[in-house]
Amino acid sequence: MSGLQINEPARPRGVFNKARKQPQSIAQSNNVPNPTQSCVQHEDYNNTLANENLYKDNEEWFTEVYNPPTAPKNPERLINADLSGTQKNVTNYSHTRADIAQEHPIGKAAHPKENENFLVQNRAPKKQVNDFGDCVSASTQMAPNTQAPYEEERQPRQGPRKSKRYIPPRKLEAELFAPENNIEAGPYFDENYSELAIEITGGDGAKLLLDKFDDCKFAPPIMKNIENKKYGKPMPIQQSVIPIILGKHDFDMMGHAQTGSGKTAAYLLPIIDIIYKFKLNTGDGLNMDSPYVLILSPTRELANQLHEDAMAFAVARAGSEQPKRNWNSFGTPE
Ligand SMILES: Nc1ncnc2c1ncn2[C@@H]1O[C@H](COP(=O)(O)OP(=O)(O)OP(=O)(O)O)[C@@H](O)[C@H]1O
Repeated sequence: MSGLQINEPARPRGVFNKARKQPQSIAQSNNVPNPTQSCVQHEDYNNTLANENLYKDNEEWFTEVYNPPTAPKNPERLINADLSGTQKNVTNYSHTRADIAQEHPIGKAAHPKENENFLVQNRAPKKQVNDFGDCVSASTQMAPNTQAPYEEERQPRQGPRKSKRYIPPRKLEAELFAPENNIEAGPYFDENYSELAIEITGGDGAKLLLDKFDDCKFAPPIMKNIENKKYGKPMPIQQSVIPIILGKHDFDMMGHAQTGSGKTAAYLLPIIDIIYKFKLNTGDGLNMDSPYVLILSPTRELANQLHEDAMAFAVARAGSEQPKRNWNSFGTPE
């Protein structure tokens, strides 16, 4: 047999590592003018599993294939060139034609350098487990001078994205403030947190502290939501941060307070208030494609919690009284 093609009649298409119950990678042939013909596609993983019983009688064959003669140079980049027929099965661990040729005489014979159309293509399912226990993801490799055929073969993705974007569900006011949510003031707020010392450094030197939420002049729906959240008086971090954000000063602000001491409301409330009034003042002239604010959080759980809080502060009952137009940035009607 001149070219090394997969022609083993008894062997099912697709290669299966019996010990690990994992399908293995690809097989190669050579002297093929078209790269699409030069690779033997791996069976779909599910099909391979479904055909598992076909492998039962081939234990010896599998043992040969998956006991490689030499340790791989790059075990994490595993590509199997499975050669059959008169030659024994060989597992090749290289990922370029040059590597394959150098590491295995059979590989060299199978992939002479003058074969311009050689293509190593790995179409294994998402994950492979090689004989060394590494997990490697499928990848596609090719010789450097095969750019054009490779590009031809690559097809743009059809259909929708596979990864799903998570969009938290919208909630109505009744859901956000439902009795079963047990909404109550943060624990120990009155006894401990409200007496904490506040330190403000930098900025313009102003040290305005709010005594009560009424002083914020938040829009009526926001005040209503604060009430629904059972917030009595602003916590120290809120007392100091809210005026700074509402003042829209020309400097950045960093707030720092103990966990559970009301930081979330300290920035969400003034931000939502500013957006609310901005929307009222600008009417239809909004760019609906752009976000008004970007809040980053280190975990999805915290992001969900922030989203929930933001919805609760921002929700306005349908038909609720619309605030008057032309509020200034600090909430004072002009
Ligand atoms: N002024 C307030 N009065 C009463 N309860 C409040 C007040 N501000 C916030 N809370 C409540 O206190 C609890 C803790 O607040 P929050 O989660 O905002 O604190 P945090 O400092 O952001 O916490 P973390 O550091 O864990 O993110 C929440 O249930 C919140 O609704």
